[in-house]
Amino acid sequence: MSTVENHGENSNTGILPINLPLDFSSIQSIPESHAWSESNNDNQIKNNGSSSLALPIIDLNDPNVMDQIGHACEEWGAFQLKNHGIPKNIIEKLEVETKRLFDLSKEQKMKALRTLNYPTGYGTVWITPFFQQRMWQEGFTIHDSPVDDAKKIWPDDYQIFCDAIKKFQDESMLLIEKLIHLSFKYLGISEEEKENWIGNNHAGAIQLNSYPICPKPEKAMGIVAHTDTSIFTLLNQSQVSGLQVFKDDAGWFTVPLEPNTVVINTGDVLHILSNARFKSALHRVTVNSVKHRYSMVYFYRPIMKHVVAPLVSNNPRFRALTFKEYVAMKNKHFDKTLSIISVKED
Ligand SMILES: C=C1C[C@]23C[C@@]1(O)CC[C@H]2[C@@]12CCC[C@@](C)(C(=O)O1)[C@H]2[C@@H]3C(=O)O
Ligand SMILES: O=C(O)CCC(=O)C(=O)O
Ligand SMILES: [Fe+2]
Repeated sequence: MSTVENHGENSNTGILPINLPLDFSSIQSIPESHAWSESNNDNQIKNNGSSSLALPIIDLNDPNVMDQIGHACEEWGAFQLKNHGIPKNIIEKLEVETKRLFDLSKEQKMKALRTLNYPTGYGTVWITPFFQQRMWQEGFTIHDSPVDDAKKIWPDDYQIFCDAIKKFQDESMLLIEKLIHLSFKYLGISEEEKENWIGNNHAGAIQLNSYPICPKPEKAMGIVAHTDTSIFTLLNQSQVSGLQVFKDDAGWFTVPLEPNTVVINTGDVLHILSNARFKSALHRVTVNSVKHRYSMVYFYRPIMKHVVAPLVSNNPRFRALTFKEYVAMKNKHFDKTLSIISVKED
């Protein structure tokens, strides 16, 4: 029997609502709605062979850490970071809670189903409507506090989950503020300006991702290629690899599992602030047929009213706009947004 079947769900007509993930617990084969064509899901990866190119691994305690971060952001828009200072037990507790959440029944998770208007809770990733095919993924999104959504799922037992989230949120925020400090210094941005982008002028969001075992991984997509709407994003890919980063002129690179490291990537906002000197990393997620994969992601973003514009050149490549306007444009134009706000050269 073919492992690609049509289960009567048509992602265009929306039999499976756009915000609702597939019930992966009852799936033995890939429905047509989740099968991607080879061209969308090219598995050509570059670091399986002899190539010496690899995503940088940076030690936060290295005396040259500022230059290393600057170069990595220019070349890749991403790096792996060791000696990052987030205690191991905080990451482990978050992994346990993430698994506890996604292991619940579909009915239980749907109690916190995110709606189309309000982006927190259980559901598909918000870029889902841009594609005909669905992704092999379920997510849980947290803006500010997880308490309201966690109470819907575990009315009497939400605190352990919320504590795990809060600790990861606080540690990630502090770490990213160090990275902002280093990267702004590298770019020659003043201390005063830096203060505009941290502390009360920032907002944090968390995305927990689950990528169940897939019967035909070469036909499926965990999360399709995208850039993040953040200043920096911090990611723990737990115990199973699957994240890939695109490098110009070289192709897709799988980010290997490195013990005790977190993955950091530059988002669209820092790409704009740096006047395109730093890349906004294009990345995607593949799935596999052996292990269920989970990831935990923290997005460091400006508050909505903050004005985003290049800080480093008198020849700006992007027009100024509020972060709220940027998010609204990305909701409409997705990967075209950066080019729409770019200033045309005469
Ligand atoms: C803070 C956010 C970034 C994000 C949109 C969100 O409001 C919450 C989820 C994030 C995520 C995770 C998966 C990929 C992504 C593009 C998506 O669809 O939802 C990102 C969003 C983003 O960075 O734009
Ligand atoms: O699961 C991963 O490794 C990446 C997830 C991701 O890119 C995201 O949540 O924005
Ligand atoms: Fe991402």
